[in-house]
Amino acid sequence: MSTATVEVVGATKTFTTKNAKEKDVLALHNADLNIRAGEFFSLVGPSGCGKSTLLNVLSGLLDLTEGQAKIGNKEVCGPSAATSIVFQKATLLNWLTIRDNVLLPDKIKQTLTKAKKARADELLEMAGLAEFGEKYPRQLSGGMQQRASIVRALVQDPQLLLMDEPFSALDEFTRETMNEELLRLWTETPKTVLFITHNIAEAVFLSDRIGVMQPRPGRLTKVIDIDLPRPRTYSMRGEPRFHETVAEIRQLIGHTEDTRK
Ligand SMILES: Nc1ncnc2c1ncn2[C@@H]1O[C@H](COP(=O)(O)OP(=O)(O)OP(=O)(O)O)[C@@H](O)[C@H]1O
Repeated sequence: MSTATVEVVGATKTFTTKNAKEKDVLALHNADLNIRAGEFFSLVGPSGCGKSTLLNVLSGLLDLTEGQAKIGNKEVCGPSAATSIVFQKATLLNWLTIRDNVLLPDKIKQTLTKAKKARADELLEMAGLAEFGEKYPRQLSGGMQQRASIVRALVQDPQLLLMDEPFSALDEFTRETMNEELLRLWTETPKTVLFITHNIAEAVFLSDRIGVMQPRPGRLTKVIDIDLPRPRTYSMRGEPRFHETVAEIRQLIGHTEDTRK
């Protein structure tokens, strides 16, 4: 089991442009974020409020202009084994089988062991892909490909799993199935998760807490506790409490959008 806290303090990120006619972009300004070890935390907010920027800072792909980001007690200062990312697209290599795709990060890092191979097979099984290990990505549906990319991330046993709109390219039905499957995998392989989505119902269904962000400049304005029992089940989506929470968050995002006008 591998989990870690996340602590972001006073995060400011300015994207500077070389073109004198364009203004620099203040993507994040004085943003704070605290995630507990093992927590499922989602970020929601209008387009351009800095969600992906914050996630990319935690992945070590982007440096902060000011402020500090820590995973566990270590400051983030570049990509590390502490984090794995799942993007909107499955990013599998077409010429490798699903199993080889899942094992690729270890092959590249020369860290492939018998134990890692066994773990990959175990996770493929948990994700319902045991029979598809020798197939190629094109032979799998979009949802199955995305499950394979989640398995690839989990094989690395990261302390923090970063997910940037992982299900937004899927149809509604597949997306809801994937939500349940992700929660099942998360329960069986506990991880701290930072999940970005534009779908508020998805965030409410999955999360322990949700951070609402506001744009121009991007920062967290509110953190909401999701008071729904676990395990979460499909029928909870029909409960009044579920709808009330979705409406509360939608209103908060609406407010942040109104304040820009
Ligand atoms: N590499 C970059 N260079 C310049 N500006 C950037 C760069 N990356 C992001 N930005 C700007 O920073 C701001 C925040 O972008 P970011 O992608 O983090 O927002 P977001 O909340 O994830 O948006 P979305 O929900 O649309 O994905 C936006 O104004 C965006 O245009």
